[in-house]
Amino acid sequence: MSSISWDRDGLLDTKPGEETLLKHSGSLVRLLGQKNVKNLDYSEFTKPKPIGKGVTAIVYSTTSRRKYYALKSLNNNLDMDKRKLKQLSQEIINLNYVDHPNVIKLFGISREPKTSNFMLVLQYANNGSLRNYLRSKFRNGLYSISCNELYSISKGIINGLIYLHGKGIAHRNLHSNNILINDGKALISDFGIPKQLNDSSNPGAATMIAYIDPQFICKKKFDCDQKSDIYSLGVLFWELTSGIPPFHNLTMMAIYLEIISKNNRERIIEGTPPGYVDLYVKCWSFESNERPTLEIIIIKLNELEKESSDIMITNNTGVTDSDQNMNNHGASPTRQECV
Ligand SMILES: Nc1ncnc2c1ncn2[C@@H]1O[C@H](COP(=O)(O)OP(=O)(O)OP(=O)(O)O)[C@@H](O)[C@H]1O
Repeated sequence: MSSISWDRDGLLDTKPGEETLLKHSGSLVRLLGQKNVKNLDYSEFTKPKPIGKGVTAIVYSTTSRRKYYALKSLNNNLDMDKRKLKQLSQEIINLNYVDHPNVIKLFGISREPKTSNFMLVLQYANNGSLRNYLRSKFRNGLYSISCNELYSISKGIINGLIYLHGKGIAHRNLHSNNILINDGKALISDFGIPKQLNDSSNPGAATMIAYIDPQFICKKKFDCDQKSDIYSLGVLFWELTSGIPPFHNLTMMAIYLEIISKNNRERIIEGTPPGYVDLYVKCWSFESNERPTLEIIIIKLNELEKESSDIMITNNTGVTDSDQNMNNHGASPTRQECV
């Protein structure tokens, strides 16, 4: 993988107060060009339609030569000191280099001429984020998913992660808005683009803490690693059986108390095959060495697929359709002590 030698590649020096993405997007485009990231002509795309909003970006769908694309327009005001700029460049170079059916594809970058907005040109996922996809499965307050689909999405995420980990890339920020669904298949996206997880302007930020390795929250010098991805995976597996984000109606502080102070996890959804529960409970262990490897998880999933793929899992934790639409899911689920 091509890496950046900062002095040789020479990005502009930044002055305090001027450290925004907008100031640097020109030099970023030049640098990425030197690293074989394609610079695509914005006029080739049809009028973009907004489809999603995250902490750092607005995402649009567009077409070019009858093919769909997603344009991820990074916020011009993103704070970009030299360190963050280097991190962002390296992540885009990483994204350009990966190629796997369960990892989002980067086709290149572009800049909107009027606003100079810096954009990533990405594979378009026609079912949107996993979170929205699961939400669309609710009918009259009842969520249901077949084990066949449960295992298929789980295996898609695992296969993407095995590939990324094999390349030495830990995702570090896995949650249901960073898994996209295309034709029902899981695509891992958004690995490593710098985030402000504690950004209170993002309404979804509070629940994101529920996916983060508790070791990262408890230990000062702990950096999230591949084992941290396994923790997030456990939470995602639970979410696939419930249809709702973990601790969805609690504040960030209340989630912190549940997970860190009490070592609690979400309640198990009745009717989930015990082998699948066993798997995700091990994944979300506090101790990282108690979490299974991806290879073990895939073996277990293959076994489960043989014995229980025709079962349906349902969940009606008092969630109404209007709660779903507001992304605010009503009744508080009961919780179980983590063993
Ligand atoms: N390639 C894509 N195809 C279809 N929809 C997408 C795509 N990329 C992102 N989206 C939609 O846009 C939303 C926001 O995108 P994304 O998560 O990448 O932004 P972000 O600023 O990096 O967010 P966050 O920091 O909250 O993870 C996603 O949750 C999803 O609904």
